[in-house]
This record gives sequence, C-alpha cells and structure tokens, in this order.
Amino acid sequence: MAHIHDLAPQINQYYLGGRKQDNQLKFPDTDVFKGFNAPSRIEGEIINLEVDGTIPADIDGTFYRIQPDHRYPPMFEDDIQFNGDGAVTAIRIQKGHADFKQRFVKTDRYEAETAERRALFGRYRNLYTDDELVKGVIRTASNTNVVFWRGMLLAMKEDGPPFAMDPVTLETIGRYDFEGQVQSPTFTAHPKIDPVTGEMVCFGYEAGENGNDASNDIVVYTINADGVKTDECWYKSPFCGMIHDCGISANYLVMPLTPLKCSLDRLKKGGNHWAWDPNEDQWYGVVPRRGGRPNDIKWFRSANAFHGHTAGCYETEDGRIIYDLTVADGNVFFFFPPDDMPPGSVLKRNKLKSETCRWILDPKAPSGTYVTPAQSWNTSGEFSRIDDRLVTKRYDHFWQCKIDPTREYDFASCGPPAGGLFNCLGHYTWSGQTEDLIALVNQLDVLRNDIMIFDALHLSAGPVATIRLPFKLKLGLHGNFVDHADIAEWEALRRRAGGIGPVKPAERPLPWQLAMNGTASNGQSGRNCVNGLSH
Ligand SMILES: C=Cc1ccc(O)c(OC)c1
Ligand SMILES: [Fe+2]
Repeated sequence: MAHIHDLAPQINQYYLGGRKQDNQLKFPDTDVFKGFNAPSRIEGEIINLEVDGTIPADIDGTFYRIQPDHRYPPMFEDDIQFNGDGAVTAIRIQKGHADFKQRFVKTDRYEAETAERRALFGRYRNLYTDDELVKGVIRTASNTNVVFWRGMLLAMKEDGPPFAMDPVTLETIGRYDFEGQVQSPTFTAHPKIDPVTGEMVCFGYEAGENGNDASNDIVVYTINADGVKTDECWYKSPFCGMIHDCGISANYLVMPLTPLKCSLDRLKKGGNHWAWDPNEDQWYGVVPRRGGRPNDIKWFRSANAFHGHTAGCYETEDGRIIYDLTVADGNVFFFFPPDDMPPGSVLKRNKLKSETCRWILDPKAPSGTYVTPAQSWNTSGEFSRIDDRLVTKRYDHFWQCKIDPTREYDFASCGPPAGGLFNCLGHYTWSGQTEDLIALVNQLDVLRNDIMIFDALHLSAGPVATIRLPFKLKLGLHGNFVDHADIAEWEALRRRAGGIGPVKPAERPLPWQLAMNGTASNGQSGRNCVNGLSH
C-alpha cells in the first residue's frame, strides 16, 4: 500500500527539471542535504560544554573553524556542498572550560538572499545562472577558511574577497580590502603568514575582471606586519585552473595549479565552473616573494594529479625549494567531471590514493622543467598541519587526517560517506620515526560532533579531553587556533586612544562593480543596494 509520503512528490514539485519552482523552504532530496550533511543553520552560543577528561588548564584561546551551510534551498537541485553559506564556529577554551559560538558570515550574498528569503545565486562560481536581482553583487559565500589577521578574523573563499569578523562576537564587520590596498576580484582561502617577518603572503587566481571569466591572471600580494602592502605583481598561468593552496619559503611562493579547468563558454551555457582534464599535467608556479616581475614566474610540471593541501615549505642551504603536500591520483572533485562525460552519467566518488609528496624545485631551473616527487608516503590522507611557527622553516613533524583501510567504514549505521573517508589522525615525521596513530571516534552514526584535544606527540594515548557538542555541525574545511593573548593585544591596540582604531571595512565597490556603471551594488561596508532594494 502506498504511504501518503510516497504521493508527496506529485503534490509538491519543489524542483522541476532540476530547478527550484517555489519559495518554500524545502531542501533537495540528495546526498548533499541528507544525514550528516543535512543543513544546520544554527546561530547561537552555549556557555560551558560537557567535557570528558580534563582540558589542560594552560590552554587559553579559541579554536575557529568554518563550514558551508546552505541557508536556503539552492536554485539548482544538484547543488554541491561548496556552494553553502559560510558559518564560523568558535570554541573558546579557558580555565579548563569550553564555550561554543556560531555565526554566519554576513556577506553581500547573505544580505541579498536574506532580503528575498530565498537563494538568488545559482551554480558554484557561475554568475550566468544567477537571479537578475543580484547582478553585480559579490557572489562569494566566504565558506572555506577563517584566518586571524591584525585583530580581525578573515572569512575566505577563493572566488571572492575576504570578509572581516570580530573574533570575540563573530559579528561581521564587512568586506575587507586591506584599507583599499587589495582590489582583486578573487583572493585565496589559504594566505600564509611568515612567523619570522609577520608578513601575509597571499594571491588571487582567475583574477581578471569580475573573477568569474576564466582568465589566466594571477595576482600575488605581500602585506607586512603593519598592514601595509609591500608587493603586488600580476602573472599569467598556462590555463585557468584551480590554485587552492600555496607554500612559502623564506624567499619564494609556490602555487600548485591543479588540472581542473574553467571555460567561459561552459559558464555561459550554465554549466560547471570546473571540468577535470585527465590529460593535463599538474603544475607548480614559483615566484619570488620580493620584487617579482610578471616574467619571473617559473612553472614546474609533473604527471596528471590532484593537489591537496600544503604540509610545509622551506629552502635548503643550496637554494632549492622543498615543497610538501598531499597529491591524489585522480579527480577528488567527482562533481566536476571531464567535459566529455556522457549526459546523465552518475557521478560517483572516485576511489583514490592521496599520498604526501615532497617536491624539490630548483628556482634556477628553466620554466617548464619536469619534476617527480623526491619522496612520498605510501598512505592516503589529507589536510596536513605543522606547527605554524615553522612555516618557511625546516620541520619534521606533521599531522593529517588519514584513511586507514584496515578499519571498516560502517555503511549500515553511517550512511554514504559525508565528505572524506577519514577515520584516523596520523602523526608523521620526515626523520623516519614510525607513525603514531589513533582512530578518531566517528560520530557519523549518531549525528553529533566532538572536539578532541590530544597531546600531539602522543596521539596513541588517546584524547586528553573530549568536548561534546549536543548537536552536529556541518562538514567544514579548515580551522585555526588563536591564542587569547593575540586577540587581547589587538583588541587593546584597536580600542586605545592613539591606537590604530577599529577594523575598517571596504569603502568603495570593487573595480569590476564600478565598471558596471553603478547599476547594481554600492558595496558600502559590505552592504548592498540591489536594484534599488536596499538593506
Ligand atoms: C579544497 C577545498 C575547496 C576548494 C574550493 C572551494 O570553493 C571550497 O569551498 C568550500 C573548498
Ligand atoms: Fe583548503
């Protein structure tokens, strides 16, 4: 006998031909919005979370992390997780206690959609699929990384400018253009901060015009510890591909260019921003950190592969660059298939190997030099981290999320894998000590999250404390711990008479917005005027 719910799709056609039909708040019936991936949309706080074990009394700081979390059902039924709105979680740890706070990043996108109470931006990084109402509005959802810089939190996504937030309240201050010094339409989610000089080295790729035009432009900036831009140089890439992360040594910036390609034609037809090219090499662009000129970029290439994240980067005594990152042997982003996929093909997660590779690049070698890894770890993992005080320096230890094939994934209770299949935290040392591993408690089955604190050199002893959240968050990409002394120091400097004053959000629209003849957005303080509809 048919259950009444089986008839519901005939009564309520939320999506017709894959497009949202109505203004009803009902999310698509796809894996992107189900189970552990179900939208959360929580803003709020909890004072004193439940804790198992003991939080070390000397920890005084905040663990920030960011997640994509769709606030409204997407315009397209087959939308992807990366297109969700950025929401920042803060776990403030002090005196053995932990508090939770979570807020959305109030981007221009957020404000425009809030005014209409529905999604107005279409496919991931394709403005040709947007509602007419948001022509000229900055599209970024600021959902990939959250970085502490000069007393502010910068929420970032590589398709647009960063948005500044207050690190204590998580209120959004507005779009941040480094006091007018950074005008590129795109900006990386992985800037690097040099612990020796205090500089931020950062870049934007696909940085031509509005940042959505498949351009080969790359811009590299250095902002010094006082917030002053000291370097800006524009380079060209061999094709418009994804440059997600980067590495810095004392004198160089390394940018891994992944063979996921953009095409303006495909964008105009309403298609995906990226298509995987299985016949293209992986490339590494190397530029000097100081005094670079457009012709100074050197490209190194190797066989087709997909870049993960940076572990470390430094120079040897003889001036060569060591660059360590995870590299997968196929298309991690299965939702961005090659252009020649037959229409209607089912997109499945690829079974991939993701090794950590060490590249040795000679900045004196000619551009175009082919390279192979000098060393690689025969394990699968991603999201490596090192002690951030060792950025630009020789390091030994790194930690990463790992896939341990000897531990079974329990499909029956966990459902289809949400995000990666990581089931371990791995501790590696280049000096060749054995790995020290532990299984993370996977809470996919009970739809809840824990925050675990480990002694980094003794993972196998288990967590010293497990902080329990009473609900699940969304799968996030990145997080960072900030010492409270840094937050307090900058707060005092910005508040004090004769200090540097509060964080100043962008005062002018971006150049591409101005070039649209002021028909759409004024971009004031991150607020918009959308076709006369102001909020
Ligand atoms: C590698 C992760 C990644 C790359 C590009 C993105 O837009 C993103 O959004 C959350 C995530
Ligand atoms: Fe990332």
